[in-house]
Amino acid sequence: MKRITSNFDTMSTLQTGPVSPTEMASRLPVKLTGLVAATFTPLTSEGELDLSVIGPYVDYLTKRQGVRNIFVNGTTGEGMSLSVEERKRTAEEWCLRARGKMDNVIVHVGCLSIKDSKDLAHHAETVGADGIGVISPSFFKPKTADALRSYLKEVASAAPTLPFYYYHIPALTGSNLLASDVCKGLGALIPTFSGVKFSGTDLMDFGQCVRHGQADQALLYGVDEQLLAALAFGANGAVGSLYNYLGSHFNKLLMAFAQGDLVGARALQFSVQDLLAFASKYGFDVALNKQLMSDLSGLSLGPPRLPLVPCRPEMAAAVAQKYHQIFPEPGELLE
Ligand SMILES: CC(=O)N[C@H](C=O)[C@@H](O)[C@H](O)[C@H](O)CO
Ligand SMILES: CC(=O)C(=O)O
Repeated sequence: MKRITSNFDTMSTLQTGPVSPTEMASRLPVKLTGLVAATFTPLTSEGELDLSVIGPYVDYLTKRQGVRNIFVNGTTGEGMSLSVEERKRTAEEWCLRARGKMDNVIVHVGCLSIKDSKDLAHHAETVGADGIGVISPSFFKPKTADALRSYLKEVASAAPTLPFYYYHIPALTGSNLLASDVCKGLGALIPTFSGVKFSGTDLMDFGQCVRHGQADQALLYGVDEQLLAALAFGANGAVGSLYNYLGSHFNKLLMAFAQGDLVGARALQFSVQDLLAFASKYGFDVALNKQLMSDLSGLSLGPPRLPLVPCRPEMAAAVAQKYHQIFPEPGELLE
């Protein structure tokens, strides 16, 4: 398999020619760029944590997918369905197993109780995470951007040394606040504010986050099937579930975009869309996605947890078959 060294950093070099990642780092101190896989949480068939899968999972992502960043205990990881204690144990194991292998482990610490979130944020700091992400509370929803900013500030203050990412996922939190409003002035309020993980389809709102964000902030897009559009708007990274098994192909998409090959980038993005359009007919959700990842990677990730219900195995098998049909060859790996 061909190895490439470029990543999102090359995108800013379209006019200036190749620049090494180290040089880029000194110019644009964005800590988190490139692909970030939102990991599934491995469970036993009885529904308990199966931490033994985490080491092999890290190796699968780095060696087979060329993915060197992870976002754990988020939507894909069913973080909101795990107990605080379970979230601590998984976060700790991911940090331990990723050490020396991954560039960034971002731990999602959003909860309904701010005390739990602060507890998890502090814990993430003590176990050596590289950053924390937080969603808006979804039961009592903050009514104003100000209220949400106050909440985020207090959670971030529990991990004063860790980069803080606001995780915008309106379809699941039910929040109707624009991410660009929430992020306005967040840097002044939260010294560790490092960027936004934008899992929404409102590209104008995303564009406004880019337009009014600081140069050193990560603009991470989270709707994998339309990443190319966000790249055009200035995304410098991507967090999503599809990078678990399509990382190497998305690396190719990033390369194509960086080289100005929009036709090539579009072909890859449309292939991903074809797979998702097929999977949608089976009701693609985290449960099906998790089974699909088990099938494609050979890792035993186990069932989802209630209220999610396991998908019928033949559904995931049909999607896996379609995956192999659309992507018969592996994509590109980063060094
Ligand atoms: C709702 C959800 O899970 N969103 C993920 C990230 O935020 C995405 O990575 C999607 O899983 C992916 O784009 C497929 O729709
Ligand atoms: C997909 C994503 O970003 C998450 O699992 O939180």
